Amino acid sequence: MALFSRVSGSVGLITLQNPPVNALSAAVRQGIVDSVKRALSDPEVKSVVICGENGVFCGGADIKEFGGNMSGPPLIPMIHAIEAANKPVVAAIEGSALGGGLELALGCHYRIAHSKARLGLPEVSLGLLPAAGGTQRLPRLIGVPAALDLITTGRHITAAEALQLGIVDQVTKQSTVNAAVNFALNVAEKPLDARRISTFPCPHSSDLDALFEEAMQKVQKSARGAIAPVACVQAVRAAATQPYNQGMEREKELMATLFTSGQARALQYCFFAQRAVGKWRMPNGACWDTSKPRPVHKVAVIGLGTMGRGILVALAQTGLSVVAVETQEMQLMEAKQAVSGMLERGAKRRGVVPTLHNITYSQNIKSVAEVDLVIEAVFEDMALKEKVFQQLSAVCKPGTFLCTNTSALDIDHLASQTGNPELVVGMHFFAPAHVMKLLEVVYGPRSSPQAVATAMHLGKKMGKIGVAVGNCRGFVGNRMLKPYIEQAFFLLEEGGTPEKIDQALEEFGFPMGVFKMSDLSGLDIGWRVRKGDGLAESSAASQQSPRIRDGRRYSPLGDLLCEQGRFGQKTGHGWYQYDKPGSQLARSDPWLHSFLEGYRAQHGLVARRIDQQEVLERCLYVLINEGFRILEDGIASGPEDIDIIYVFGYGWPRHRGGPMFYAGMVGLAKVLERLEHYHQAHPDVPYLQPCSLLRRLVASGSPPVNTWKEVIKKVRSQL
Ligand SMILES: CC/C=C\C/C=C/C(=O)SCCNC(=O)CCNC(=O)[C@H](O)C(C)(C)COP(=O)(O)OP(=O)(O)OC[C@H]1O[C@@H](n2cnc3c(N)ncnc32)[C@H](O)[C@@H]1OP(=O)(O)O
Repeated sequence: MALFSRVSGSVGLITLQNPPVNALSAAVRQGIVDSVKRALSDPEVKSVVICGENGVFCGGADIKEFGGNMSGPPLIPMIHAIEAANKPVVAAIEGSALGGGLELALGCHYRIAHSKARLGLPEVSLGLLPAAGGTQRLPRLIGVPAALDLITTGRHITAAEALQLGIVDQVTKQSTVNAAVNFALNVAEKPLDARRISTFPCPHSSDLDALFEEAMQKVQKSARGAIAPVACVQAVRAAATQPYNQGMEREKELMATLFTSGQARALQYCFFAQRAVGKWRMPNGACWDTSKPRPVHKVAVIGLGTMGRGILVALAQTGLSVVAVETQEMQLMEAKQAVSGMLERGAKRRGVVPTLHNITYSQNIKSVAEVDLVIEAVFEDMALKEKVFQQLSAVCKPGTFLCTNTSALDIDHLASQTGNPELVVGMHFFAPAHVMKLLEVVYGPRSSPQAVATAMHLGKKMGKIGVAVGNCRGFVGNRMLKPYIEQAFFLLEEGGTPEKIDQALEEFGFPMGVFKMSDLSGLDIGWRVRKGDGLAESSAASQQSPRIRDGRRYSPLGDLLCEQGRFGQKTGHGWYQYDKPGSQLARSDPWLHSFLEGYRAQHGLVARRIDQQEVLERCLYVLINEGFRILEDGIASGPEDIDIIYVFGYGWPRHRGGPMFYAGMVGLAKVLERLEHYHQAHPDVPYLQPCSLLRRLVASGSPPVNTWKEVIKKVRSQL
C-alpha cells in the first residue's frame, strides 16, 4: 500500500507501506499510481514528497513476486508518470533505497537522504539489471564510469558517497521527511525541465569504445560465467550511445533474457536461503524464538596462528574487548604486529579509527578468567585441544561459553573435557577469518540452545553468515569436500592432469580448481589427517596394497607428494610449481607430469582421455551425494544450509545457487543416473553409491528444493 496525506498545507506526502522494507509489491505500486494521480489533480497540492514507513525508503521490487504471476501496475510507466509530473516530486530517503527503490527516487525531481541511508542498484546480485530505467537514468546523472561501477557491482553506497556522486541533492542528519517537506515547499514553483533525468544527455568521455571494452573485460573476469554483469554493461552502453527511448528498449530486451534465466533463479534462491539460515533451528526445535543469546562483552582468543589472528581482527572490529592468548613469546610478538597492521589497514579502507586498544595480549591462559566467551584456535591437534579445554574449564568464570575453531574434530569429545559440556560449541571460521563471511556454528549433542544462540549472535555481530550444523567429522563443508578431493585424485590416476581438472572446475565457476586450492591451503594438512586415520603410511613401510584401504579404493598421490616435501605454495611446489615459496602464480610443473606417468606405469594404470563433463560429474555429483547424506543424517537442517556454506565458504559459484540447488537444476534423476553409472564402474568407491534420500526424492517425482524438508522429515521418521 501507499498512503496519501497533505502536510504543511500544500505538500502531498506519499508514504510507502509494506513492512519490513517497503518492497514495491503490486499493492504498493497501485498505491503509488493512485496517490500520484491524486496529488497531481488536487489544486491545493503544489509539490509532493515520497517516503517510506518505519525509516526505510524502499528495498526495491518485491523479489517474492518474481517467481509468479506479476500483476498490478508496471514500474516503468509509474516512474515515467512521476518524472513527467508538473509538480515537483521529492524523494525522502531513509534506511535503504535499493534497486527499484532507487529507480523510483531517480524518477523524482529531487532526492534528500538521511546521513545513515544506503543506496544502490543490487539487481545484478539477483541475476537481473535495474530495468525500471536505472541503467538509462543513472549514467545520465553521474556519468558512465561511476554508473558502470554501481550497476555492475551492485554495491550499496553511503549517503555521503551518493551526495559526492550527485545522486542525491542534500543529506540531512535530522528528520528526512521534515527536510524533504521543507525542500518541497521551497521548490514548489520552480521549473522542472532541468530536473528530469531521462532528458539529460549522457556525459561521455571521448573514447567510449575503449571505456566499454575495458569495462567488459573487467566484468567478464570477475563474473566467473555470470551473465547479469555482462548485460549490465550492455545496457549502460545503450544509455551512452542511444537516445533514451531506444536505451529503454535495450534495457527491456536484456532484462527479458535475464529474468527467466536459471542464473536469476539461483541468485534469488541464494538471497532467500541466506536469510533462511539466519533463522537457525536445532533438531530439538530450538531457535531464536525459544533461545535468547546471552550478552557477550568480553571475548578471548586462544592461539594466534593464522586463524587466531583473523578471528582476533574480526572480533576487535566489532568494538568488543578481546583478550588474546598465545603461549609462545615469539609467536605472540609476531601476531601482535600482524594484527595491528591488519586492523590499521582495515580501518584506513573503511575510514574509521583502528580498534587496537580493544585487545589485551597475554601469554597466560589464566588471563581469560573474566571473559564471557572463548574462541580456541590452537593447532588442529586433538591432544592439544583437549588440554586447552581442560585448562579453560578450570580458569574461566562459571557460565563462560567455550568455542572451538576446529574444522573437523569432535565437538562432543572436547565438551567432555570440561565441567559444563552444554557451554561448548564449534565456531568454525574460514581463512582468512577476518575476510571470509562463512561461520559454521557446530552444536554437539550436549550443546545448549543458548550456547548456539550466543555463537550465532556473536557471528552476526562480526559480520559473518552463521549456519548452525550438527557435529560429525568435517561438519558440513569439509565432510562434503572429502569425496570431491578423492575423485580429483582418482581422475589424476586415470589420466587427468591438475591443469585440466582445475580448468573444468574454474570454467564451472569456482575461483580456483581443487588442485590450486589444495596448494593454497597446504597439502600437509590433509596428509596429517590421513596419517592420523592410519591411511597415509610411508610407501616403503606400508603393509597394505598402496591403492586400497579397508577394501576401498585409495589414492596415495597426495601422500607421495608430501613425502617429497611438496606442500604447495608455501614450499614453492605442490600440484604446480611456483617461482618461490609463498608465490601465488601456479605454473604447470613438468616434474609432476613425469611423476604421474611413472606412478601410472608402476601401478599398471593406462591413462585415458578425461573430458570436462566427466570431471564435473564425478567431482560435483559425489559432493552433492554427500550433501544428501548430511541431510539424511540431520547434520544440516535443510538444503539451504549446505548451499550457503558452499557459496560463502568454498567458492561455489553463486549464480549456480549452491550444490543442492544445482542438483535440482540439473535434475535429480540425472544426478542419480550418473552416480549409478560411475558407481558401477568404480564399485570400490562407496562415496559414489547414491544415497537413499536422493533415491527417495527421485521416486517422489524430484520435488523442488524448497519442499525437500518434508521428504527428509518422512525419511528420518522412518529410520
Ligand atoms: C520487474 C523488475 C523491474 C525492475 C527492476 C527492479 C528490480 C529490483 O528492485 S530487484 C530488488 C532489488 N533490491 C534488493 O536486492 C534489496 C534486497 N534487500 C536487502 O538487501 C536487504 O533486505 C535490506 C538492505 C533492504 C534490509 O536488510 P536487513 O535489515 O538486514 O533485513 P533482511 O535482509 O533480513 O530483510 C528483512 C526481510 O525483508 C525481506 N526482503 C528484503 N528485501 C526484499 C525485497 N526486495 N523483496 C521482498 N522481500 C524482501 C527479506 O527476505 C526478509 O524477509 P524475512 O524476514 O521473511 O526473512
